[in-house]
Amino acid sequence: MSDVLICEGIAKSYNRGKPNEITVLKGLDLTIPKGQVTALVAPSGAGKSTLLHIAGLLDTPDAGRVVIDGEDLTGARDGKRTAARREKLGFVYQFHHLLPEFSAAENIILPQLANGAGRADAEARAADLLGRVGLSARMDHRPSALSGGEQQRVAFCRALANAPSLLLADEPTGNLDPATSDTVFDVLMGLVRETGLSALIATHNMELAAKMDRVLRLENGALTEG
Ligand SMILES: Nc1ncnc2c1ncn2[C@@H]1O[C@H](COP(=O)(O)OP(=O)(O)OP(=O)(O)O)[C@@H](O)[C@H]1O
Repeated sequence: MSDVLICEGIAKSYNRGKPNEITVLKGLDLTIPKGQVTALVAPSGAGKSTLLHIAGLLDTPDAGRVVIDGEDLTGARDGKRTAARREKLGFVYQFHHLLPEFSAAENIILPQLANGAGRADAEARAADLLGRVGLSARMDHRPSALSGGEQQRVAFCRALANAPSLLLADEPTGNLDPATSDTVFDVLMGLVRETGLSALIATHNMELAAKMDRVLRLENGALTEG
C-alpha cells in the first residue's frame, strides 16, 4: 500500500440548511503517496484549515471518504479516530501549543508514554529528535525559556514523537519573522526527509511551497495542481 492519505469526494458546508450556509469543500479528491511532501496553498478563507481538520480526523465531512494507511476511517467511532490520530498522525500548528510547565524533552516524552512507550525509549527518542533539530543543549528548558523558532522546532519533534505516517501542518512557521521562518522551515523539511515522512503542509509562502514535492491550490472548494 503506497498511499498514506486518500481523501475522496470530500464535501463540507457550514450552517447547513440555514440562510447563511457556506459550502467550503465541493467534493474534492486528495491523495498523498508515501514519502511525498505536498504543499497546500489557498487564499484566506478558502477552507485550508477545514481540509486539514478533515484529513486529521478532527472533523467529519458531509460526504466523501478519508482513508489513512489503507484504513477507511470515515465512519469510525471516536475511540478509533482518536487512536488513529495518536498513532498515525502528527500535527503542527502556527502556534506551538507546548505544555508550558514541562521541559522541551518532556513535551516530546509525554505523548510517547501516552502511546504506550517505555520511559527509557521515550527519553532516547526525544534526545535523538531534539539533536536532529539542533536543540540538544536546550532539552531541559521550558518553552518560556526558548525563542519562538526554538519552540516551533520542539513542536516539530513532538509531532514526530510517535513516528507518525503523515504530518499535517497548518502554517507551521506562520508566526515567525521571515528570516527565522526560512531557517525553521528548512529544519522541518530536513526532519521530514530524514525520517521518510509524508506530509501535507499548508502555507501562504510560495517560496516555501516551491521546496516541496508538489503544490496543490485550494480554491472554490476544489484542488488544482501547481
Ligand atoms: N464552524 C464554522 N461555522 C461557520 N463557518 C465556518 C466555520 N469554520 C469555518 N467557517 C468558514 O468556512 C470558510 C473556510 O474556513 P477555514 O478556516 O477552513 O479557512 P482557511 O482557508 O483555513 O482560512 P485562513 O487561511 O484565513 O485561516 C471560511 O469562510 C470560514 O468563515
